[in-house]
Amino acid sequence: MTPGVRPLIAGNWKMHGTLAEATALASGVAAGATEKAELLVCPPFPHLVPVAEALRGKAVALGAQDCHAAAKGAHTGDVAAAMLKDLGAAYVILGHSERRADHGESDAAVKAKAEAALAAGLVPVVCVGESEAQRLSGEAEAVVAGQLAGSLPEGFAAAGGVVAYEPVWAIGTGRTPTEDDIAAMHARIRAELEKAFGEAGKTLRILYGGSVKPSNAKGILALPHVDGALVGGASLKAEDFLGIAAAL
Ligand SMILES: O=C(COP(=O)(O)O)[C@@H](O)CO
Repeated sequence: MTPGVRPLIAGNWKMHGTLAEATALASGVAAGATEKAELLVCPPFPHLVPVAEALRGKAVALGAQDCHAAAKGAHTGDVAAAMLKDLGAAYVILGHSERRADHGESDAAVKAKAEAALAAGLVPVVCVGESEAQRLSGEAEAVVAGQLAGSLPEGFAAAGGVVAYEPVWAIGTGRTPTEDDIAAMHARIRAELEKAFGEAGKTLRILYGGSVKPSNAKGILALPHVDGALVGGASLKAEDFLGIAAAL
């Protein structure tokens, strides 16, 4: 944890759940909200408005899982950052490895989306992380440093932008890096943020993501420069998600 920084526990619901399940999950998370951490849920697009209504007046922030780089226009199937802001979202996840893989998103594309998010008043949560082959060949830190250099726009720090380190091979697999490896990568990310943004880079939140669950959260969240978690599977049950926040 970075001293003086309020941790963020974020749930990425990915492409899961019915509308009824989404609103029930949001209400369950809100019922257990804690002062210890900021809680954030990121439902699929169709569930954003009803979840925003379920969270009205509650201490849980709302985020989306993507936005388009353009402010508006002829982009069938896409969603503009300002539309997300308008419905009550505060954050948007960008550059998740699943989007990088499924939609061919490059660092430059992620940067353009982050610029659009900032222009609309959303806080970008920019995801970075190495593949298993890159980890095994000793390139992990260089890969992540390159992704940060290519993906983070000017203004990111001033807006309180968030970086999520998510090793691709740890997502949905039940495997995690060792705590030493997580700590080393987060220290490297902190150094890159300070290089890019100076003093402001010292307190930007860096989340860890990849198979976080209540049973491993305590050790991970206690590591230096781990300022919260981006949670996938375990965010789909309010009890598990809140159990991760309770590990702080
Ligand atoms: O992908 C993520 C991790 O998913 P897990 O199911 O927790 O491994 C991260 O973005 C949170 O969705």
